[in-house]
Amino acid sequence: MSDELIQLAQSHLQNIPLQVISQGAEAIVFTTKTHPYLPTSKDSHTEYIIKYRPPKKYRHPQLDATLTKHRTIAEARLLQRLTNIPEIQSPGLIALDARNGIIWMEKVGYELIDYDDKISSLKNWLWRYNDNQEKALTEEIKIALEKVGCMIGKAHVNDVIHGDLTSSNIIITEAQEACLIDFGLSYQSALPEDKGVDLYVLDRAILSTHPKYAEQYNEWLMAGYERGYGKDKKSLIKLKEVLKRYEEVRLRGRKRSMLG
Ligand SMILES: Nc1ncnc2c1ncn2[C@@H]1O[C@H](COP(=O)(O)OP(=O)(O)OP(=O)(O)O)[C@@H](O)[C@H]1O
Repeated sequence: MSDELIQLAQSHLQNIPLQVISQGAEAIVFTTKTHPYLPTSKDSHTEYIIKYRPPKKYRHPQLDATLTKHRTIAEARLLQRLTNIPEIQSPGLIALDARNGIIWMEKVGYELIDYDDKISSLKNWLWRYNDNQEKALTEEIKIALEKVGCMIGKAHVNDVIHGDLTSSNIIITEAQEACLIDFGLSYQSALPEDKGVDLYVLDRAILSTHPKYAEQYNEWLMAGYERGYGKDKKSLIKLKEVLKRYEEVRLRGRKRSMLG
């Protein structure tokens, strides 16, 4: 099945060498050294990401084509919008083929040489130290998590809801800055409830992926988040409203899990 989908992607991207790096429910993600418009120098190490949403056979073909096109455009539009908000790091949009569900973007992050050359997602970056409490709770980790939280705060100030805040969708760059990826479920909203739910998704993701240190990690993330909101009176009022909603969502979640 996946070979078939890779061939389909290749048919839309002829003569472009593709290497699969991930296959999720929604998309196949490739790396390539080829830029759609610029010449490729033989010794260039620059890589790009191609995210391909293949047709879903379980959907009506016409509906599927419309959904794929809309989701691809929505993600690309958001990536483009984020390039105008310097406080939120995200991959730059390079090219778009909405009809075929293809987005070409910058590759962010690096390979963790001390962790099987895996990509420097926050998940992998933190997991390197999972078995070593001393290393898992250093000042370096605290600073990085505060930066991540701060950037999410900036996204919310700009009414950008990520929609899938997991530690796999946050990349740590070589300069130890945070960068967000995967805007497939993202949308614009000024509602504190939507921001509260976004924070709750992150809280749960940290708890399930980094259970040993989740309490401390979430505390550092939230300290950064509050900083990201700014200190003026208006921002503090908005922040208070979001935090109130976040607490309410957490409480609802706790009640649900107690009721089974
Ligand atoms: N711009 C990027 N730079 C570096 N790596 C990326 C980039 N975009 C995606 N990836 C890699 O590909 C993986 C899958 O990408 P993404 O989350 O956007 O696709 P997805 O189909 O929504 O995935 P899933 O269904 O697993 O959430 C990411 O976890 C990351 O490892």
